[in-house]
Amino acid sequence: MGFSSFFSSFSITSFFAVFFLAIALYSFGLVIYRLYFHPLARFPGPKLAAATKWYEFYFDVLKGAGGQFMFETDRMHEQYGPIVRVNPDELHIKDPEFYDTLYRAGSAVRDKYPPSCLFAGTPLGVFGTVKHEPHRARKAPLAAYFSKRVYRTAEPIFQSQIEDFSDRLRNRQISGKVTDVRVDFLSTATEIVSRYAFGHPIGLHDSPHEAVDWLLTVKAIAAVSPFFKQFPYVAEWLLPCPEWLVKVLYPVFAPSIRLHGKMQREAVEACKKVASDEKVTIWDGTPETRPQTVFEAILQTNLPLAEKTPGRLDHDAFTAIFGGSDPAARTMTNCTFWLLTNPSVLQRLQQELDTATPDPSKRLRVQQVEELPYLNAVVKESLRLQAISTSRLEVVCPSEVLRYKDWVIHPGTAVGMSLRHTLHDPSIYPDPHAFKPERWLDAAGKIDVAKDKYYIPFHRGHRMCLGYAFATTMMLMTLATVFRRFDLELVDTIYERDVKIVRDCFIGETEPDTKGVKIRVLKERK
Ligand code: HEM
Repeated sequence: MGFSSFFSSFSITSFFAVFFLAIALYSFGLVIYRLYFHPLARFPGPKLAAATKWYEFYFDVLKGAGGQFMFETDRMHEQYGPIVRVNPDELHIKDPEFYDTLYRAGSAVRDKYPPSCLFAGTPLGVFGTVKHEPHRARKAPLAAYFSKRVYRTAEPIFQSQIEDFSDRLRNRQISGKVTDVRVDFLSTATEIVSRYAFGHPIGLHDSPHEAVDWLLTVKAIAAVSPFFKQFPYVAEWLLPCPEWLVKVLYPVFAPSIRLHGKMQREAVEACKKVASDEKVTIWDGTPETRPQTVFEAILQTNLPLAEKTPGRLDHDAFTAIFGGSDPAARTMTNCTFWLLTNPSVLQRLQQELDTATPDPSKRLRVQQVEELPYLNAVVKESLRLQAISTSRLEVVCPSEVLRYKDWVIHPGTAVGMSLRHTLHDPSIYPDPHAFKPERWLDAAGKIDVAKDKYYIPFHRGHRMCLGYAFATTMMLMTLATVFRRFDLELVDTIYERDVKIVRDCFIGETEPDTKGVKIRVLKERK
């Protein structure tokens, strides 16, 4: 039989039969490999999770409103112990004592596990960089730009935006209007980050409509995260598409495209401005010569030109505006809920604020709020209790062998840990789901720094949040001003619906039908 007659005798049905048989054989072989011959085969965990990633897909994308795999990993730990193989390629460890080993800083080399950072569609930015060395090079100028020494020079930005927020609360007291306080905290945090990092307002304070729209954008970006974690490269493919096409293909992703477009335009302008300067000075990291924008902070480095394209700058700007505003806004929103549902804590906080600032109309200084122990304890406790980053924060040690108890973890294995397992561990924080700021104080009523060993809401190691000090200052100043100046009341807010984290969207999210944390301003305090 000739070659062509062999193929002509092959019907289309037989072709598909062979094709599907090949796929079935390949899948069968892959499952056998993963269960019996894979380097992780001897680790405990459900066989189905070890056999296929569709197990995780089911929990994170199909079950309920999505983002449910975090609860399944909790169940796995209950059944199998502190180390579990949660999917074919990944281990998860629940043991606060191992945190500093896995996320060791200094000379330790840690890559990121690609799905845990590429889902955001920002592979050229600090957050999305997989490999250790380029990550360090990219992080250095941003870490300097967001360091306390440098942003202290921008104290008036913090003060003026908080003053705007305060004026809005004053107007609400007159009108009696009930509002979702997350919108206010989000627009305040976004305005502060935008004015500091981009050198201009973003316009949310002047337009209530835009502020609500921004909250919807933030929620939409979070909602698509579980899907993109399963298919991390799809975000990257979709980003260059025009917004109208994405609206047709995957409408929930359209707000991300719009935000990237905005950041790209900002980046192009910054590149033009820096290019038009006759002599570009390299920033020496001192506060006195602080670059006006985060773009300039990157452009005025010795990084190669390929690191200074608008496309690359957009990826860091996207993280700064999104990551810099929403987690802080959520923390302040939830803190408001906990304060208003714990009157004795609120009373102690207001006593401290009244003593420190007898005249409530005076603007607070950064140094002043940093020195108030109970206020600092309230913010720490809010960050601990909400443990907002629900991601498994997976890293890969490319060349180091890790040892956990009797287990040897070979180089190249993805290993993750979850912040909440430490922040809610009852042996470290007794009664871990109660709001108790006192737990951060020593016998003299000062912040007890010895208790920072397990304080990890901003993560640890090479990948620790670079905006942790900036965010803490922003929260201290905003909350101190609000609770010094106003008496607030909660309205129609239910913990289970409006505060409790029930979905892992990288950041923990509430029920999709949340009505927000709603408040009424009762009176101005004297
Ligand atoms: C309450 C507020 C905040 C919380 C709880 C928070 C938490 C975190 C956590 C847990 C990470 C680690 C993520 C990972 O490794 O996958 C992270 C990373 C990051 N955060 Fe924040 N963050 C906050 C505010 C901010 C602010 C204000 C900025 C900047 C304006 C910022 C910028 C970043 C960046 C750029 C990264 C990536 C760092 C890296 O990969 O090396 N964050 N943040």
